[in-house]
Amino acid sequence: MESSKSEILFSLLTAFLYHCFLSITMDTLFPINPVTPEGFSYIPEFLSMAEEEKLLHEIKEVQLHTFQFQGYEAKRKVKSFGYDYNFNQRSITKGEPIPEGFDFLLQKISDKLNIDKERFAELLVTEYPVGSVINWHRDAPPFELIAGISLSSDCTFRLRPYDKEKQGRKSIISLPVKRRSLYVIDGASRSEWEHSITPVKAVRYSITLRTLRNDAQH
Ligand SMILES: O=C(O)CCC(=O)C(=O)O
Ligand SMILES: [Fe+2]
Repeated sequence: MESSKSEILFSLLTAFLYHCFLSITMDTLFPINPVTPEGFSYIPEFLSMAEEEKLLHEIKEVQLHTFQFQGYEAKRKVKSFGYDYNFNQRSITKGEPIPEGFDFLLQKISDKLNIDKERFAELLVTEYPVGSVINWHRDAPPFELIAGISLSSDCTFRLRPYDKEKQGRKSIISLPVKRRSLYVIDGASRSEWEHSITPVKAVRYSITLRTLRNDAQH
């Protein structure tokens, strides 16, 4: 009798300690919900594998060119459809229409975000060769909401306050952004934060959709 009582006590204690161990390691090793700025959202597995395939197939048809900014050539390659922002002239111009093959994606994202699909004024395709990055930036002022799709490989997406006085190593939020996911940058994460991507380990493609601000000149 005595021994079964102590056995019960012992198993209760073991279960309790195991529970403590799990909650500590889960909290520290696997942050399930990293705190992100207001307006930022992340949806893993937004696309099926078949949809990812379809988009990669569509991207093969796109003529990409290296991104140039004020005489500096980045390693990543891009192609913009719809309204494009010219960094040198600091204005937007209407370019080629968004190819129909991307239509299902625009529909799927606008359904998810509950916005009219016609509001997506730009679709940008980007290819990141191994080791390439996108440096800290805020997207061009005429654009409002940004929706980002990741294809082919995962990346580390970072956010930090735009205000230099609020910046520091501790203010950087690093998020694992997986292939086939969707992220949305709106609200404060759009206006008060900037973002970047660390060197990619395998070739990555992204599709960035942007809406125009109501007061944008076009
Ligand atoms: O590749 C991405 O997901 C980010 C692209 C981006 O930030 C941009 O083009 O402004
Ligand atoms: Fe961006």
